[in-house]
Amino acid sequence: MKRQFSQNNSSTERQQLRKQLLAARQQVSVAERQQGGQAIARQLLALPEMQRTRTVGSYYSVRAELPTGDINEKLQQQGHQLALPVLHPVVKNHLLLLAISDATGWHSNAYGIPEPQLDCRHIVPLAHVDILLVPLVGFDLIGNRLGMGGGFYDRTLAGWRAGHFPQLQPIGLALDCQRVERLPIAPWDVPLPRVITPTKIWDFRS
Ligand SMILES: Nc1nc2c(c(=O)[nH]1)N(C=O)[C@@H](CNc1ccc(C(=O)N[C@@H](CCC(=O)O)C(=O)O)cc1)CN2
Ligand SMILES: Nc1ncnc2c1ncn2[C@@H]1O[C@H](COP(=O)(O)OP(=O)(O)OP(=O)(O)O)[C@@H](O)[C@H]1O
Repeated sequence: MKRQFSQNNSSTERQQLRKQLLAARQQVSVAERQQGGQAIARQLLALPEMQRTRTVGSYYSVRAELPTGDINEKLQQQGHQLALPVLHPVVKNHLLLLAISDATGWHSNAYGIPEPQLDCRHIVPLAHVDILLVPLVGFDLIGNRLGMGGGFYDRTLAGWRAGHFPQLQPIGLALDCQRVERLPIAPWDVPLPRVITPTKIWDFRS
């Protein structure tokens, strides 16, 4: 009972924090968010491991999220294969990553987020992804991450945490206002090794 109580407490705290952080992100002007996306693109593309990166899992930003348009465009221009998330049609709260190209058909998912038309031939297994860019609502000083609450990325990253995809490097993308000192964490939360914000690359390894 005690365990249940403390988990509920933490879940309420996470919900409140999510609300506050979403509101903080909305206060940032469109121009500042756009510049933030460009600043992150510069830092990401300058990472030494980009030289040996073929496939990048990214996401299609919506609403007040850190804009990924510039990042995704530049990654493609530099010859990286981009893969974007699709809500799994059968397994609830799971994601598939689909390789995109000029021929990709698009539609909006249940959350109003554009996603590539599901075509099994284009599914990219995590074992083939070099860098996974992860959206987030908040992150803390040791790399814990707060997402939209669906557990999509926690499930996606569970196999990585278990050591199944040693080549995969997850990188969170965020505005600086999404950083907090400490997030309440749950057992399934997968801390990120790195987060890039417009001003800095936060490296939580070592
Ligand atoms: N751009 C982007 N794509 C993404 C994510 C994301 O955070 N950002 N995801 C990250 O996981 C996955 C989708 N997960 C999501 C989970 C909840 C909501 C959301 O807006 N929830 C609303 C309720 C919407 C509704 O139920 O109609 C909310 O919680 O208020 C959005 C995406 C995969 N694709
Ligand atoms: N690896 C997992 N296996 C089973 N259930 C999980 C797993 N990860 C998360 N969940 C479930 O998903 C729900 C949402 O988790 P949480 O609030 O941590 O999401 P989030 O990290 O904010 O969202 P997201 O990862 O989609 O950005 C939780 O109720 C949890 O039970």
